[in-house]
Amino acid sequence: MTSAHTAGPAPAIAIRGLGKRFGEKAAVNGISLDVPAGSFYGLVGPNGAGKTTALSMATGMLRPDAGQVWIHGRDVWKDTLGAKSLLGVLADGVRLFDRLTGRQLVTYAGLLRGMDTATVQERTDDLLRVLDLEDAASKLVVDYSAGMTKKIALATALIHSPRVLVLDEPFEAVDPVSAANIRDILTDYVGHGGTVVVSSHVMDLVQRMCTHVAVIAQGNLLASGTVEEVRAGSSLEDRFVELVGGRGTSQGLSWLHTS
Ligand SMILES: Nc1ncnc2c1ncn2[C@@H]1O[C@H](COP(=O)(O)OP(=O)(O)OP(=O)(O)O)[C@@H](O)[C@H]1O
Repeated sequence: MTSAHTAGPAPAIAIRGLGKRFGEKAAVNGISLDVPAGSFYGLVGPNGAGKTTALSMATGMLRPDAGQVWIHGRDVWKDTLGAKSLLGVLADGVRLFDRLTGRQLVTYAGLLRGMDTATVQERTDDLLRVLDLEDAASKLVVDYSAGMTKKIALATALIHSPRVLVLDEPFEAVDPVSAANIRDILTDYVGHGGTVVVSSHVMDLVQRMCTHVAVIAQGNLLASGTVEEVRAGSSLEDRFVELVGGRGTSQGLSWLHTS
């Protein structure tokens, strides 16, 4: 590994100088970040901040213009298979094989990871149960609701018991009971040595659930560290608004007043 880490255990994810432009737009502007092994890391930022772009590059789905990423010391773009073998990814907006049933999709994900059929079957049953998808197991994924689709995609990220989970907005569109179940699964996973990165817009959730947080806006890293360090005595939401700005722009829509 040629990142800044030469001593001690490698971070679960090490990001150095990561950058991506889309035409004139710098979506991610030279971000460097360490995600410690065993941490529950929240990634927050306004719409269009570059979260999805950064996570896509960190997980080997989008080639960066600049920078490097290592997963437990394996270079994502030089040892892509090695790095990806350690990862479970819930990507935002990526098409699933939605002409499969939920059960088929999760089974397919497990078999693709080289797991034996009996283990895949056992884990698929477990995942369908805890994610409350048993009744929908034989339905085509194309006919799933948004929340059900999110949950079945999460199941495909978990089936091979990866060392690192990268989840882009895992709670979006998910009902409160399922969200609580997913939180329990992830907390238990971290408690037993896994590392989780989640992007989320729900500050309260990140504050309660995560050990660490990074705030990005306009492709730049504004703050990172433990949740306590970043919120610095405020709520994470207040600190986010302070860092990112943008409050008050909704004033001036007097035409929206109906009385
Ligand atoms: N394929 C693309 N082509 C052109 N521009 C893109 C592309 N993907 C992202 N962008 C732009 O890059 C910027 C960052 O987008 P990104 O999706 O990474 O933000 P985000 O933080 O995930 O936003 P959100 O919270 O709304 O999901 C935005 O300005 C977006 O319009």
